[in-house]
Amino acid sequence: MNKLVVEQLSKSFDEQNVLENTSFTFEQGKIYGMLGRNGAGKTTFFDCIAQDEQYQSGSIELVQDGDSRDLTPMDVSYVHTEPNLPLFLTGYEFISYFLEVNKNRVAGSLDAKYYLNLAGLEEVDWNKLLKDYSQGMKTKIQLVASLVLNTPILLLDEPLTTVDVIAAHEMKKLITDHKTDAIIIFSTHILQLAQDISDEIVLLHQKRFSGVGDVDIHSSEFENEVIARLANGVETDV
Ligand SMILES: Nc1ncnc2c1ncn2[C@@H]1O[C@H](COP(=O)(O)OP(=O)(O)OP(=O)(O)O)[C@@H](O)[C@H]1O
Repeated sequence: MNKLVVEQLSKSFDEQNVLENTSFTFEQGKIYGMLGRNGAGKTTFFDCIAQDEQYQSGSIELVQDGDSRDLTPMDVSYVHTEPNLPLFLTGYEFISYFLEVNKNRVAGSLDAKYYLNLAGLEEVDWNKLLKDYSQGMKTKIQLVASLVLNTPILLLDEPLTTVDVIAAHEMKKLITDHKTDAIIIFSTHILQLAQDISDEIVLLHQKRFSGVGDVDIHSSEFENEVIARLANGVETDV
């Protein structure tokens, strides 16, 4: 079983400390819902894992079969809030190109049509340019492209905010079906979503990670506990 081990991580922008000596261990087979107030540092943390941002101190390591190593970009799939896609390609061209470029990393021989269907995209949309896709359609195609690679770590930054209820249902299933293979961390402001698909909640507040103690994610006290902690502050790492 893989683990993502974050130790004493500190990240700042100029004078602003966003993460400060914070630690957390994420395990394969679990979906972690990350909650925090606007500007708490959730995207910054994901950017550090994906090596899109450098951090000042601490470490982020992948433990595989007991051996610890630094992450490489190949370890991480990252679904951004605002998908970064080649807008001049059609959905079909993008998935075909993506499969071709990554053919050494993709298990099986499923074709672009399979993945476009998996993304819940109607056939009429396959040959539209990505620039003409709605935000939700872009998110769906980006999620499917991320799942294709079967990376040990999957990051989802506010993944379901722009998709319709049916697509959200389908995407939740795609994410949960994938959880045995990966360490999945997603950020959200939607408590219901966090309760629906998370195995564990991670709060990012006052520059540090914490859990929600013994509170059952699915209990009626959960919402009050999260609000109390994010409003008042938490003191310890987990
Ligand atoms: N490139 C940057 N340069 C300077 N400051 C930045 C940069 N990126 C993020 N920040 C700052 O770091 C802090 C954390 O931002 P971040 O986007 O990580 O928060 P977030 O938890 O994802 O917020 P939200 O929930 O609103 O999306 C904010 O104060 C933000 O202004």
